[in-house]
Amino acid sequence: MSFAASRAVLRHSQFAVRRAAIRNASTTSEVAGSAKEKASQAASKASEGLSRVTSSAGSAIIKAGQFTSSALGGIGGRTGRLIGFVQSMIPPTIYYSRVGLELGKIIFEQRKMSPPSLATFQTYFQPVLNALKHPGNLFTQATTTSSTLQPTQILNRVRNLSNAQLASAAVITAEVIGFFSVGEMIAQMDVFKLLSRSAKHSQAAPKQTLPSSGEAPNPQLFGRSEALEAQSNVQSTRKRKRGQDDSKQSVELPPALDFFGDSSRHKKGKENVKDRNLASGRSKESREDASKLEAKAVSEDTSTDAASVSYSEEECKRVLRTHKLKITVLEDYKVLDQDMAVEKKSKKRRREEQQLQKSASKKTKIQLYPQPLTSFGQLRTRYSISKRLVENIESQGYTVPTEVQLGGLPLLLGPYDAHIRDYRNGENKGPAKQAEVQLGQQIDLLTIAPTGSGKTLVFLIPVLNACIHDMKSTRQDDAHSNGVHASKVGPRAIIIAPTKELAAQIVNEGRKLSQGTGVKISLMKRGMEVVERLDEEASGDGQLSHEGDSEDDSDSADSTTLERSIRSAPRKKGRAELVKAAILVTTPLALLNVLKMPSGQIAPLPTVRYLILDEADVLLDPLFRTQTLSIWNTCISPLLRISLWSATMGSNIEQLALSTVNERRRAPLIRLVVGLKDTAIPNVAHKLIYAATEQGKLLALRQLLHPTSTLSTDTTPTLRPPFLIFTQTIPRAVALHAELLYDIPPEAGGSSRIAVLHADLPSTARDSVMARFRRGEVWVLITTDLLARGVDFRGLNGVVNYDVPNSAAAYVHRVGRTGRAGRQGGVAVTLYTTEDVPYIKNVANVIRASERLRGTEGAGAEGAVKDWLLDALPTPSKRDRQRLKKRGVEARRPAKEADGKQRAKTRISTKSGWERRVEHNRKGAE
Ligand SMILES: Nc1ncnc2c1ncn2[C@@H]1O[C@H](COP(=O)(O)OP(=O)(O)OP(=O)(O)O)[C@@H](O)[C@H]1O
Repeated sequence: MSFAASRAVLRHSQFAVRRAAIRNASTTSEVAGSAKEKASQAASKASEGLSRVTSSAGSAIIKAGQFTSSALGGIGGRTGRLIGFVQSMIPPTIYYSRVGLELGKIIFEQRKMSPPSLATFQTYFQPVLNALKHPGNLFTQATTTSSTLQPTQILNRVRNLSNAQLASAAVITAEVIGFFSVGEMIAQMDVFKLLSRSAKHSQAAPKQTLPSSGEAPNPQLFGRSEALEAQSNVQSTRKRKRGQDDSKQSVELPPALDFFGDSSRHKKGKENVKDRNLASGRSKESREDASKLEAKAVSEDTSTDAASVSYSEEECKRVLRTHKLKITVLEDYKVLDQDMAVEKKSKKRRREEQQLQKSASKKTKIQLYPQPLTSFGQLRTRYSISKRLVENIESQGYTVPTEVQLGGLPLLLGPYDAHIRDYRNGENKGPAKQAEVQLGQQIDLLTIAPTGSGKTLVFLIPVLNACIHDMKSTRQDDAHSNGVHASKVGPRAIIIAPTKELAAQIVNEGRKLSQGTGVKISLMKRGMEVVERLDEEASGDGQLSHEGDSEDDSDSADSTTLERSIRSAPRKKGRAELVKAAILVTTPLALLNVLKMPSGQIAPLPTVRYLILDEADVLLDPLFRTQTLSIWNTCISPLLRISLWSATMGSNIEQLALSTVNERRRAPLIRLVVGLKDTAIPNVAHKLIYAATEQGKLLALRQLLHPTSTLSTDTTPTLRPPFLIFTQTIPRAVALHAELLYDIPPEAGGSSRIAVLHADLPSTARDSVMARFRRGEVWVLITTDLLARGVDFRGLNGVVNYDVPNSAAAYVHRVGRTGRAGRQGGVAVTLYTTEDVPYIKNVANVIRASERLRGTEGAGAEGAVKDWLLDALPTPSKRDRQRLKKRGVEARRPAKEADGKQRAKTRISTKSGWERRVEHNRKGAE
């Protein structure tokens, strides 16, 4: 009796659990992979088999049990009791195995519990089915024939239940409730996710992630396609310890680079760190222990790294080429004594010599093959970087160095052994000329690397490390001298960026890396004092700037003398406190404003040893050129090292940098190029859309905002928020913002989801919009080229060029706001009208080059620029390009500068703001 009832209730509960499972299905996003499928098949087969056994054999077993029971009923004593016990255990055994099986099915078949077969269903529910078919019978039965269905009879039967029967009913009820609870718990726990952790993700149900957001499994852009090719080389090339015989060791690339090899050792190290973190995170009070453990893990990790290994020239070359790195010494450089001799020569003579050098440098190309940095652990073991700094790098989640980090950090952190090959007139003359070059910290560097490739880290790490060392040695000096901290006399490093937003971002990154090191990094703000000035100087004498020049020109003498004279100088009352930061990040104008003395001269910066120009091509462009060069010249320390960084660099800017460096003639200028120069990153999908008119552009943008309204057969990914919209001018950004304000439905946040950011906004408003966009509160941000460079929004899914960019470089930078650190899936849409046709070929060429890198080139299904389009577009002349760069598309210039006809074209909308508001309010009222 109890067994039959259990089964019936169990069948009911199957439906209930299944419903619960469906309800909770949304909580389980991950599905099991092939391993789980196999397990599921096995489980369902076993289940089917056992189901059959239990359902068909169940009744037989019971009958047999009853028969055996009556047959054996007469047996008494111990044997009889044993038989009785076994007999009583049969139904619960069948019942519990059934429960276990159903649970197994829930787990392994992802809650797809099979409903009972029709036959089984009929067995249990036939009376109910009959009653439903013929409800009249039920009534007749109840009132006339069947006495058992009469309420009084049912009540009597319940009253007459024995204690044992009541107990067994209670047990069954409890079991059923328990079974429900287990089902619910499984649904809530997301057991499948736990079980499928080690399994591959199912191909059938790909995980939906927003493009360009989330984790970047590998921040590198290049090298993966060549990995297979390199694999064959791995067999033949070898990793070599210094002084070791080449022929004895087979090559084993470090795990970070070894995309195709066994990286279990490295992974294990990382997992150790993670596990320890997890363990340590369990108790709050053990946080301190956790950091100690982590530090230990990092040091363990670095100690097991291939950090002490040096690679042969061939291996260095292979790694650098695989990652598309090219390092060139831009000219032959001279030692300091010769420099000084040059300086004494007349200006004319010097110019002639420079001309000669320029033509000679064209013919001479010296290629460098430094030891690549294949893991961040090598920073410590190979370059003795501050331990805390390395820990901070790792705690930011950086594990694999990007290409620019792989090549740039060794150049800046040396000294190291570089393999140099001398190519004269492009010919390889004989065997490689190997030389031990003590570079590192002794070079000036010009780096051209793709957007989002992590250049910030490359210039911050060496500078931070130098400041940490400086600080340590100054502390030791102070202990013996007058106790004045070096950073109090002026900054050690200055980083210049073209916009306040980028400068603030660099400070933010720097602060994360410098945590716990004691090095201060500050953003230049109005009212700050950067250098201590003497009273006479403040009154306009400008003595100090000449003092530096008149000093003996030996390397360290003048800067230290200057520092000493500044320290002892009387400080004028009422002046702002000196900036205490060792690293100062600024825009050119902000710094110059502070440095300008009443006489109009610029105060010198004798303490600055590192000058970093981020987005150097724009800083040396006519707009900022004078300001940037003034700051460069005011850094008078002979120890000054300069580095220039950008994703794009015209040859004229490169030449300007070279000649400015040459004037100082202290160190060789080395150029590091990653990938193809001036090309957009390959992991962004481009769309070039002809919209004919301004109205057409607005329509097209609205279709992008509401992609469901389009019946597109386009295979490229659709644009999804958050994204940036670029316009040519501030008034157009403001107008477009007003136009789109009501385009996002109120249910989705309405006008609060869309914002505008431009240079005319007050500083606090700019900061607030940036913060809201970074937090994800703003989905669509309309802006000008203010945000085109350097700014890093990790989860940005797309970029819309509402107005075409004014140069190919501007396109590269704008679209580079998405797809950062190797993330895939960003979309870049460019809308163009008939006015843009004369200039659009520049953009089309960049798209074509980027697609070539990506492998979706040409008239094929996915290429954004078809061959016929490229052929049809006119090539803009040099003059046109220059005019475009300077003024943008004429038709879109502010209305006051344009004539009456153009005026209509400059407007984004044909309706006034007032009309739009009325329309919106009316819609709201409906
Ligand atoms: N090794 C790394 N691993 C993972 N992410 C990294 C790594 N290095 C840098 N990043 C991340 O990559 C992103 C882009 O870095 P960064 O802003 O320095 O790029 P960039 O080369 O300066 O770009 P742009 O040319 O646009 O200024 C940042 O979010 C940074 O945190």
